[in-house]
Amino acid sequence: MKRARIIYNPTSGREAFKKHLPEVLVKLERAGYEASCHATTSEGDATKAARIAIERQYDVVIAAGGDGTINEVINGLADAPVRPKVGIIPVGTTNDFARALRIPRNVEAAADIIAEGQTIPIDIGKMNDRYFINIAGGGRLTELTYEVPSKLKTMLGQLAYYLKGMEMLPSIKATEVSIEYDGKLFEGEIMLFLAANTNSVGGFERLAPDASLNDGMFTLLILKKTNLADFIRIATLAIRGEHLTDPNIIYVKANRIKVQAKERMHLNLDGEYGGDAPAEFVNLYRHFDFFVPKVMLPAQDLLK
Ligand SMILES: Nc1ncnc2c1ncn2[C@@H]1O[C@H](COP(=O)(O)OP(=O)(O)OP(=O)(O)O)[C@@H](O)[C@H]1O
Repeated sequence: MKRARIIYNPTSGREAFKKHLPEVLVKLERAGYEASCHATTSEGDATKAARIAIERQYDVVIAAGGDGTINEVINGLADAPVRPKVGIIPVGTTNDFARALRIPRNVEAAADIIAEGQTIPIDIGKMNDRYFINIAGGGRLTELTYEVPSKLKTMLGQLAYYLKGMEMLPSIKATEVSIEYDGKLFEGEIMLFLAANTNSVGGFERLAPDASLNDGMFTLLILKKTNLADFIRIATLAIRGEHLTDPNIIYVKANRIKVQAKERMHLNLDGEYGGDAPAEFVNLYRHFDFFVPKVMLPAQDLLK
């Protein structure tokens, strides 16, 4: 019998998951799984629970929570030579990764997708020795994501980022960096760089519009140093996805990116502080099989 392990964050979002747990277990049983669960107790616990799931050779691991929980679960699974299939039940405040996979925010509908059993292979990113699912980046502006208090995010959603961004704007400084990407080199001052694995970046779905989930490539976006007026103009264009051809922007695909900074540069992994530069980013081609809804399947699979 196949075995599934649910790792859920009981504090995620509005603590919505627990009351749906019995129905999720029933759906998994009906789909032929022997299912069990682990409620995370603190930061880092989902990673430990995922490592244990590897030791115990579960066929499927389900992360129920927000992007933070999925990131932790992936960090516990990614080193293993044989990895379980991964399911997602998005119940967090931010669910960018689930949005990229078109997994609905309804617990039962998300569980149905796992029960239906279709998966697709998906790339993940590795920065030094840590893994990320959505995006990594650096530059003063990317610190926005962890400077916005999570209560404010719950209340205001994307608006919270705009407000914090406006507050930070006058103090945003450029950083002098050298960025090597697939053998090419950029040297100079930048406002930020992003290595995106999906197109779902903090609700800005047009920031890296053609990011593919499984081509083995990051979408690398570098915004060079600009003055405030240009910055505001480009940010406004970015909301509509019209920033890609701006001369202040480098927008390319890359599998391997090396970043060095002349001064301290914080790095951001999936919206959390993830250490300082220097760093090397590697895209791990089709590292996991994720359960996805039928709309995500390639056309030839739909015809079978
Ligand atoms: N029992 C727990 N108590 C407090 N924090 C926990 C617990 N279990 C996990 N966490 C932490 O909560 C973090 C955020 O979780 P997650 O992303 O799933 O939810 P979220 O609702 O999107 O987050 P938030 O509202 O905090 O932005 C996780 O990265 C994890 O470190």
